Amino acid sequence: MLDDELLCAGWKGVDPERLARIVSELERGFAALAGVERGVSIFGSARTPADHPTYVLARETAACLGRAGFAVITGGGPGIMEAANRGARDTGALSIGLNIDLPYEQRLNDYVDLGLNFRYFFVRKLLFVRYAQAFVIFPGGFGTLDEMFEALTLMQTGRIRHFPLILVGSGRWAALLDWIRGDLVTNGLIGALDPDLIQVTEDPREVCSIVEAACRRQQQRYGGNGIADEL
Ligand SMILES: C/C(=C\CNc1ncnc2c1ncn2[C@@H]1O[C@H](COP(=O)(O)O)[C@@H](O)[C@H]1O)CO
Repeated sequence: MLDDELLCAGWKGVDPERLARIVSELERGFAALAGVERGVSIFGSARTPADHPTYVLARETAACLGRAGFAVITGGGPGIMEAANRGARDTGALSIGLNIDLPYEQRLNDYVDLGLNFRYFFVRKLLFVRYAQAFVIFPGGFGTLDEMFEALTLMQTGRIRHFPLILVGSGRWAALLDWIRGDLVTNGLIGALDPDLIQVTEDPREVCSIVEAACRRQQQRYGGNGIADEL
């Protein structure tokens, strides 16, 4: 037996229930989202209140994507997630919430039409990528930054191709972008062209046209959404 077969057999032996839960979450997610052909995952702070200008901008952006025929996929929680689901609902687009079970009370926001709950962050994160053509990101904290850098890593390593990653709210991202260009590029920690994976705008219509152009490229080159088989 090879080392990895031994390791795998041993692991299944000690943790079969966890493995079954993970597989079951994946199956449920794939089954529920199988019909989503055009989607955009929108990330952003769980703490942005409904009267904040960024909430309004997220709602408008999701509405614009909804009118262009995209399903909107979020974490299904409050703040920017709610704004994006609300914008999708405004236009009759499919509004999807992939919620995470947290130790404190956590429910889907009122604007989700197709909602799923997950125990595992990584299963949910796979679905954010698998059923999307693009990522649109509003200012946020650790959760948002985690989702953004995971997407960038997949782009940088070629696991997803021609996926736009659009940061909305240029003023709020300036310091991070300066650090990426100034420190990471200057010290050779990322390639000189890697910052070009990120686009920035304030304009919901520009978000839409970037996403639509990228979808056309994905379709022409890969006949789908540009996700490599390895993902
Ligand atoms: C902290 C609060 C609610 C937490 N509820 C969440 N529900 C669903 N998804 C969440 C939640 N918190 C974080 N996420 C995911 O991370 C991103 C936002 O994280 P951030 O740290 O606020 O930037 C978001 O895109 C979700 O996918 C307040 O009541």
